[in-house]
Amino acid sequence: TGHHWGYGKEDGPSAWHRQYPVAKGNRQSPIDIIPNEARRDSTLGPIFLKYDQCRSLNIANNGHSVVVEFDDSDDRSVVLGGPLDNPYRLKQFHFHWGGKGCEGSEHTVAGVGYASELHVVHWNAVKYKTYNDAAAAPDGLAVLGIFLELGDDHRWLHMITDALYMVKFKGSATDFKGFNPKCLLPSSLHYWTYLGSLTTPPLHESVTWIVLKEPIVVSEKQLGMFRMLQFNGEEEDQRMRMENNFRPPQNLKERIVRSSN
Ligand SMILES: CCc1cc2c(cc1OS(N)(=O)=O)CC[C@@H]1[C@@H]2CC[C@]2(C)[C@@H](O)CC[C@@H]12
Ligand SMILES: [Zn+2]
Repeated sequence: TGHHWGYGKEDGPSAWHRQYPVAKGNRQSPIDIIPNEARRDSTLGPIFLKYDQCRSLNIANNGHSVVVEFDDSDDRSVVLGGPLDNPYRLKQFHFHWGGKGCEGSEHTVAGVGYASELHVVHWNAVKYKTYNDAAAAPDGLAVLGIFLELGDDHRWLHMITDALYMVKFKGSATDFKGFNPKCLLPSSLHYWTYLGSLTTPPLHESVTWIVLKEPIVVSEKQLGMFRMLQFNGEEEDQRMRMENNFRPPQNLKERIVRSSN
């Protein structure tokens, strides 16, 4: 059904605007964050992540990334505070990464990228009935962006990388219970925040981005496991390794980035 988007030469980020004109909009993501130009805002309080009652459901390969989904049928796990006017419900998390030894994050900091970026996705269930409605609304989503830099093994990431062989191909999914994303957070919750968008089509301008300043550390071996995933389905002839699934920084336009204290 229609031409599908991807991260290749013909169907990648530079071509998305043809089918999704909002790609050239006024609040697109990701962006290059310039710390010296971010506005320290004393009205910006800390964020709180209430994940203790979270219930992970499954891990899946959607042909663009690997996603862990949560039970979002009540307010059991939410993010609140910071730039947010009300609690936003935890929905899923997924990653973006590069090729071996290359950058792979979506946001960059003063022009420098990280090896990977984790997106922890929440939606405004106070104002919107469904996730899909929220995902199309200007204040519908709150996404926590966490940078991954290369170093020693991450002590908990193996819980995810051990499951990746089960979701090698697009369209595959498997049970993934009892995982709490709290174990993927850095020690500091200091952040930058700005109004942006989904970083993949349909590129809806519906995301309040909260990008943590402190990266987490994972090993090249662990990150390399993500590259065993494939963009293609099991039945497709063309085998395409899942890597470089990131959109480059977009124009800041009339936006400012605020910094927590
Ligand atoms: C924020 C995480 C997220 C949500 C969605 C996408 C991509 C996303 O990752 S990202 N990197 O944060 O932008 C692309 C598909 C989108 C989905 C939000 C809900 C939809 C818009 C559906 O209604 C139809 C297509 C869906
Ligand atoms: Zn993402």
